[in-house]
Amino acid sequence: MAANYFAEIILPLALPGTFTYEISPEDQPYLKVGQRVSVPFGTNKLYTGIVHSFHQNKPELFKTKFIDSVLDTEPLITEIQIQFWEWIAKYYMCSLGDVYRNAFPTALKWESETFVKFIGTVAQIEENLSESEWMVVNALDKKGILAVSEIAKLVDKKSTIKIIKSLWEKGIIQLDEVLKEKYTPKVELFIKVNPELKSDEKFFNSSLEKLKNAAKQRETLLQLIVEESQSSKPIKISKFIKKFGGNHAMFRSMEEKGMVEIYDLEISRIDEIDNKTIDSEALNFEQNQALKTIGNYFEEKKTVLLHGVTSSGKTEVYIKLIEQNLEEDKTTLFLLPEISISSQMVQRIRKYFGDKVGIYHSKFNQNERVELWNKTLNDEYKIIIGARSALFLPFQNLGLIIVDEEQETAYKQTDSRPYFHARDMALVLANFYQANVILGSATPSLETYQNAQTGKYGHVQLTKRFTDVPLPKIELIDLRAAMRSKEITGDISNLLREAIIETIKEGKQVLIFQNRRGFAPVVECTSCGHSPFCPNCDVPLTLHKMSNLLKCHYCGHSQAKPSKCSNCQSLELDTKGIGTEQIEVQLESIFPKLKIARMDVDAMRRKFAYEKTLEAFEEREIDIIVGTQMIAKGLDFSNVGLVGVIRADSMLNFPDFRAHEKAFQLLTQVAGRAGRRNEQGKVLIQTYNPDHEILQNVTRYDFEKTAKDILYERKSFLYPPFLRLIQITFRHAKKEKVDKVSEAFVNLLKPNFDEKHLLGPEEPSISRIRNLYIKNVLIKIPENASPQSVKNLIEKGIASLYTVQAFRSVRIEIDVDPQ
Ligand SMILES: Nc1ncnc2c1ncn2[C@@H]1O[C@H](COP(=O)(O)OP(=O)(O)OP(=O)(O)O)[C@@H](O)[C@H]1O
Ligand SMILES: [Zn+2]
Repeated sequence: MAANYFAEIILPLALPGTFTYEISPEDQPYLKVGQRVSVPFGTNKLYTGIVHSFHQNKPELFKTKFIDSVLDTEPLITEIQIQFWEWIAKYYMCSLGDVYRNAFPTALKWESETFVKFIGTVAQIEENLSESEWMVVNALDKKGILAVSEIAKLVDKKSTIKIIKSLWEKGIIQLDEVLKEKYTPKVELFIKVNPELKSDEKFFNSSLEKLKNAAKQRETLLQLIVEESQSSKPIKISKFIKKFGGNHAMFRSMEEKGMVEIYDLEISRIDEIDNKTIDSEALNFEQNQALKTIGNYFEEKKTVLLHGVTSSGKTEVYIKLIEQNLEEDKTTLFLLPEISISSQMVQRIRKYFGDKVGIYHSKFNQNERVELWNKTLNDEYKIIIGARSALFLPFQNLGLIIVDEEQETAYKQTDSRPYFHARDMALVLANFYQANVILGSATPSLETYQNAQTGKYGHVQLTKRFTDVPLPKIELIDLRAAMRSKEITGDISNLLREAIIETIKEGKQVLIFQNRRGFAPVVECTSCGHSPFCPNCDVPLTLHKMSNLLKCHYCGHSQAKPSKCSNCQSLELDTKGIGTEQIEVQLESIFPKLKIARMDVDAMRRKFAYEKTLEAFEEREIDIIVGTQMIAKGLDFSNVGLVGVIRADSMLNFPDFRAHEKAFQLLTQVAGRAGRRNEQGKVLIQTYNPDHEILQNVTRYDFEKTAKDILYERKSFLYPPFLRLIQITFRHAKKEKVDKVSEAFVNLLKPNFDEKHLLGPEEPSISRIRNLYIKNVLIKIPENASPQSVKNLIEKGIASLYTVQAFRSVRIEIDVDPQ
């Protein structure tokens, strides 16, 4: 008798391991690792799972169920991906299902809780639908939206997911999600002569004949033909009119006669259309040296830090590396911290590589994600640009990963498991493919810098700006002195104000940085000192003046601004601290004639506000942008003469061991937006602590000294990069419970650690968020201990806590390498 066959299946669950299912004899010949299957789970759930492996060991403790159906003929996941997922699950101490849930497009993994909706009308559907497909369509037509679990009641439960998949592939149903609209960049009208007119002499002659009495049109037609023969560029109507006269009505009339065609084109795509793509720039001497050194490093080490000052032309070096990788017919993954604020970078890459580039964008809907997934699987894109989630695409022949701005904290996922760091995982992924990695930054993270110092990574530097302009001159403005001598209006010192006036006079633009949004972070009663706090979180509410609301930036709670103190009824309410909104208001009153825009998450929430603001700034329709760190990152504008920082102090005093490192990085980044092309730019940083070490280092661009000082402290106080951290967070609505469970956890671990390596339980600076009290325990993995053994101890500890029934309601999250 032939043995039974079993498959281990990955399911989107927070439970450890894979799940065993039996394979029916009919399915056996077709089933492959990486294919999707639909399976029943528990009493009535359905899931889409991924085949992980096969075996013949009949489980002894439970009765296995059969796989309901096989959903694909070919795998959608590569074997490397499965190994990569396992690696992540183990390293970040989460389940394989957590990784699967996060890594795989939703529209490919239907499950009981998924909602689908009907698009179109029954009458439109001419497709050959099976009887059960018809039943689903009819039900959806009546209800609009149904959960997969509801559909399972209408049809044969076993084939539910198969039916849904088939309807989805036919474009009849869609995942019910908030539809994401795509940005349409500015379009311009273009004109071309009907190609037939040019090739068909008869048509040509008859056209001229027709225009006998329309001299201007006749002249224009001939002029157009000449223009087209002289340039391959599309002809912009507005430009043509400027040069040769005429008007739109005339062109329309010629179009009606079939002589010309009028069409529109996105401005940003014009370069692509013109000979498709353009050649990359020739590198300057320093860039060339860097490129060569990188090439040499790649022979022996797989990872290189490209450490270049702002505007040194790192991107152009990346582009050469992509070209080289392309010559070997290999794929490049280009990672960016936040794709939604990287339109400038994406356009630059597109300009060179055109349709070889695929973009994985958070603004894309689920159908588009699936399309990108499939095209990656079929090796149709040679360059993929994306944020951290792009790491999970099914690459075929990955040769190079570029991690731009590798120091960015946005690379760390913090909102859902796995809490992975994309820069670190890029190295792991590259290892599976034997691919090279470039970590690029003007101010590398100390982890990366240390690895470059010790020779683990190659280290290549670019020390000069591409055009050889000196780096911007950075000066500190002492706010204490300005206050004393009253040389300040609101939060804008006279020095900063004069510099703005000067810059605008020179026809340049200004960026003003304030790392806090809203109007004021604290509203305070002047008689009793009371401040309104969030009812759900342990934080004061931020005043947003435009909307006249008090908002919590942690849970989203908002309420009307009170007119009197809720504690003492006094009418005298004051505000403390400043946000971008307030700076915008102040600037508007100082400079009523200037055009001022704000760039922060609030202002950018409006549809396409980000793209519109960038375009307007580029077109010089805006004089000053006030913004949060959104304006610090990667923007490449040619005309910024001045960058002002309103207050550097809060960044330096943040309760986090990385505060100084981050402050240095952010200030250097934001300073780097000034004077990028021709003339040296200027940067003014206002502060109450002009003597602060870090600020002094910033003015001198002294990365080495900053790194050396901070690394010395990190070593003495046992922090990364000298050892790794694991943070365990306990959350519960009852404070006593959090206290008790976190205390019990520490007691369980105590025998294995000294007090230098086991810290807490401690209240974080915000000790309650969304009505849950929080306590943290921090473990520093001792240098001589194996990280895995420490992880095992943590897991054992949590498991034994959870044997106590009363403790199970406490939410415990593990964050490996917290940021
Ligand atoms: N070899 C080159 N030829 C022509 N232009 C170049 C070259 N290298 C750089 N540039 C131009 O110089 C400017 C700055 O370069 P780039 O944006 O690549 O610098 P970066 O090092 O990535 O800067 P940042 O770290 O501040 O983002 C860009 O406008 C770029 O087009
Ligand atoms: Zn809140």
